[in-house]
Amino acid sequence: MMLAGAQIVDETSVAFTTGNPGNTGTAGNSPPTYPAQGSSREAQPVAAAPPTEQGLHMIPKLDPVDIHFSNITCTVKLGITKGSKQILHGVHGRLRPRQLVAIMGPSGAGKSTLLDVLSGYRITGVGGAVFVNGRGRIMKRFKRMSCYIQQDDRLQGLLTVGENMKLAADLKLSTNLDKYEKGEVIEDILTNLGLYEHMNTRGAQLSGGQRKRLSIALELINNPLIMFLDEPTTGLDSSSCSQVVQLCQTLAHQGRTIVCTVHQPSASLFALFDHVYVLAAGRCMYQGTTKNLVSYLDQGGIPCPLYHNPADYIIELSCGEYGQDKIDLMANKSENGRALDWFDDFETIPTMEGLRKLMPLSVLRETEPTGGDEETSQTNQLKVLMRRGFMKARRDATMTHLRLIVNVVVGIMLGSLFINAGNEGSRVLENYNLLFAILMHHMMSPMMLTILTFPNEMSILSKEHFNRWYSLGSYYISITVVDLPVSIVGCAVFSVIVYTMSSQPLDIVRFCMFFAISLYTVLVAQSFGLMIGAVFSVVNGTFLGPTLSVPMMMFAGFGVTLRDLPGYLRWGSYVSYLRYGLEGFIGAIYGLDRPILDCNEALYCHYKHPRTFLNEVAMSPDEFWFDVMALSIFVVTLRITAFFLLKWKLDAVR
Ligand SMILES: Nc1ncnc2c1ncn2[C@@H]1O[C@H](COP(=O)(O)OP(=O)(O)OP(=O)(O)O)[C@@H](O)[C@H]1O
Repeated sequence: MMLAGAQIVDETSVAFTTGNPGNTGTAGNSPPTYPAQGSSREAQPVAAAPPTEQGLHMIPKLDPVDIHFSNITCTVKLGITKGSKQILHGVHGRLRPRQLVAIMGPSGAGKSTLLDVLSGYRITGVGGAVFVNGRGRIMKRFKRMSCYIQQDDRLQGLLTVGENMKLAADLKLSTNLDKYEKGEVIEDILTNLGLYEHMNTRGAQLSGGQRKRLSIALELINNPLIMFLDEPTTGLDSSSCSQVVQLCQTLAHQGRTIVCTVHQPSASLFALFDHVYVLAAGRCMYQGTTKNLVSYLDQGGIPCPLYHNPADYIIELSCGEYGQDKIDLMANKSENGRALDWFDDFETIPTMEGLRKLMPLSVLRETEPTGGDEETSQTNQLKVLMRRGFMKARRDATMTHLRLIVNVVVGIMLGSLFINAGNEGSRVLENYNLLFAILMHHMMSPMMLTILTFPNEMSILSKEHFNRWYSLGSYYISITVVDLPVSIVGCAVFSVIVYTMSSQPLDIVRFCMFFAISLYTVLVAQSFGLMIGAVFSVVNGTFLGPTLSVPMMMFAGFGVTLRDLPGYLRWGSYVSYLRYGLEGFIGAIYGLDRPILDCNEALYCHYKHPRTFLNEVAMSPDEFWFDVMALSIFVVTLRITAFFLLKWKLDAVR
């Protein structure tokens, strides 16, 4: 029987071969490592790993790491008048290699915050130090060996599992690997994570557990040594929970350090973790092996009642259900995470000095990362991101299909409402209204679509960018390029419909001018939407977008002519891009020495001579190129500003 995934080689270029894993190249920055026959790697303990009970062929290339964190504090500012709040109170801890570590604690204890700090995601308001193998953490090196999987699965819902994996492999694996070698890596991961059969299922259609496993699969592609997972079991049924945790256990026992936050695990789930780190109100209550927890509680004089899940009991203690004194007792007993007495063989745990001796600097030199922050070049990132963007655009019901439909429908509606208004001298004011309505359409729909959809993209961008899939520059150029064809087609379709139905002058030059102004307006509005979407949430953006557009309309010269604007408000007409749009439209329709208009529908046509109308609205028909230049400056300035806002926002959330 052929598996579903095997049929999508052409569609996604994922190659599935039964070739020898040993063929996998090792060139490039960090290709996955397959153990050669008889290699010392085979001696490493590999636990039984559901769902396949084998574990990945891909084991970490680097030696396991020992992480030590000391006196970690984290303070957040609550606002100008509310002061600040300390979330973590100088906690210490040790994350031993090949261990699956659970960070547990009641809601609000600071678990996610600690994970954010340990993964390097949170940097603002953080104090203390993190050591890797006995030396201070160097963030660039640490990010190369770690990944962070946040709680909300940030996946490309429009792409299938296979496509998601293929694109991630193209971004995260060396370009020296060919598609067969990358295919082997993908096949190995998906098979072991029980996702191979769902190769052709779109991300949005996966179940919660499958989405979680896909999130892990995507990060496993470049074979990280340390994985941080925020609440990987939240929202899953007990079977999916234990599948995910068993998978994490297998990955840990292959030589990785895996740290997860968990809420309140069942006894069986709890037993799957090697180590547990319990937090309460930002202080450490216990740190040690899972099985030593009961004796720790016994020694502390707070024994776990018989038939009680120790995980539940320590959470109850940490919540303060048995009194604040118990919390203080545990924090003192664990020395806020400094004590290692409840680790297995704690006497043999190497000191910082011992770790440095085990891993001398000369050894580190050999593994020194070279090149940029990402695995592949900017050109490759751009190429892959554009491919991904076009795949998504083809399937995107909102950003592509709905947008095109709206252009057709609104075009027909406006065309019918202002039918034949373009040539008629008695309907010049109507035609002027039509031109303004067209501007409104070109302003509102791209701006609102961007404001509504970008925040979701932003969360995926934040995850992928933090995990070094690509640079912000490559991402930004790719979204700009990918959207251009849709904007051009939508605008062209709309322009043809409305231009012909309203009987504007049938002159190719005038039409091109009309189309150019339309497209520029769309691009400016979209960039404006991007600026808002990059910084604000959907709710705030939906309020701010139209609100900030009102002054643009007022200063466009439509209601109050540019001549009648009070001197102290004249600046407004220079910063309103709609003014240049309206002036450009006027230039296209009534400029170029347009002859006298027809006067078939009335006895008297006040605006029979276009000059009369132009004088009245105080607009020059000869400013077309100036308007184009002004709109170009708007596009470039807003795009650049949106880029820096995006960059700022990505850093600010950390
Ligand atoms: N940026 C912030 N501003 C204000 N308070 C914050 C901020 N981030 C976290 N907190 C507060 O810090 C505390 C710890 O938050 P954190 O998300 O780390 O808890 P948690 O243990 O992961 O909780 P849960 O299990 O419910 O997710 C909470 O009281 C939370 O409200």
